[in-house]
Amino acid sequence: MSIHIGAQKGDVAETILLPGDPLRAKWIAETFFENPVCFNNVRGMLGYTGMYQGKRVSVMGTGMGVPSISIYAHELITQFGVKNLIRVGSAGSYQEHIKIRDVVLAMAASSNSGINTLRFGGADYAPTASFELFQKAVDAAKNKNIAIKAGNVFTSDEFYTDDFESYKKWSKFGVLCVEMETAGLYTVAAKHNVNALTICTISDSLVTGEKTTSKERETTFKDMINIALELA
Ligand SMILES: Nc1nc(Cl)c2ncn([C@@H]3O[C@H](CO)[C@@H](O)[C@H]3O)c2n1
Repeated sequence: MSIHIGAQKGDVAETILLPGDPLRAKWIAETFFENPVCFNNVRGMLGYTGMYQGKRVSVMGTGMGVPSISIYAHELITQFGVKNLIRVGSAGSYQEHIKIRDVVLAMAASSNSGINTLRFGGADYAPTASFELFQKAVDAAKNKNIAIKAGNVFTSDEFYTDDFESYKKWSKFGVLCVEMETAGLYTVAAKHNVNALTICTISDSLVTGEKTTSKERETTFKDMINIALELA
């Protein structure tokens, strides 16, 4: 039992999928796992462990933002022995060629979060994906004939920004999309020498203003989950 996860050591698999929304974790467990068992409902942050094609795997919500995912990642790694943390989430496109429903692998994460600025005394730390998980994800996507894109993503501390045009600077420097967790996840994983990867599905575009419906989010989400589960 940790402060925020009401489970026993051994209840969580070495590989865990991490959607932001706990109800998405429930949907993944019920849709893809054999014999899913719920190991956490503290604060409603549902977590499940089950079998997928003979492999033991877990899934748990993280909430939104760097502070929330950092708490869960820290406890999953240090108190439940998780070695592979795979964020599966939605993101907003910053590029014309990054379309709604595209699947994007985060090679690295830029951020406006102050956590690493404080931690590294103003020097720029570069939160980076696990090469092992990244390579496996690229291979899995190829084997499944799922198109993917990969690059730098932006982890923002805000969803409702005062300066809507601010994304254009990040876009000019090649950032593919915006979300709110990856920089935190990659930093905590690196601190504890374990593997992390973010796989995003583009749910909206700041370039075109397009948004997917919640139904579209659910169906397009499957490609991302099918790739993530191959990493177990
Ligand atoms: N800032 C921000 N902006 C856009 Cl356009 C987003 N599209 C999806 N997300 C993700 O979805 C949640 C916000 O709806 C966050 O967890 C974030 O990671 C986004 N977060």
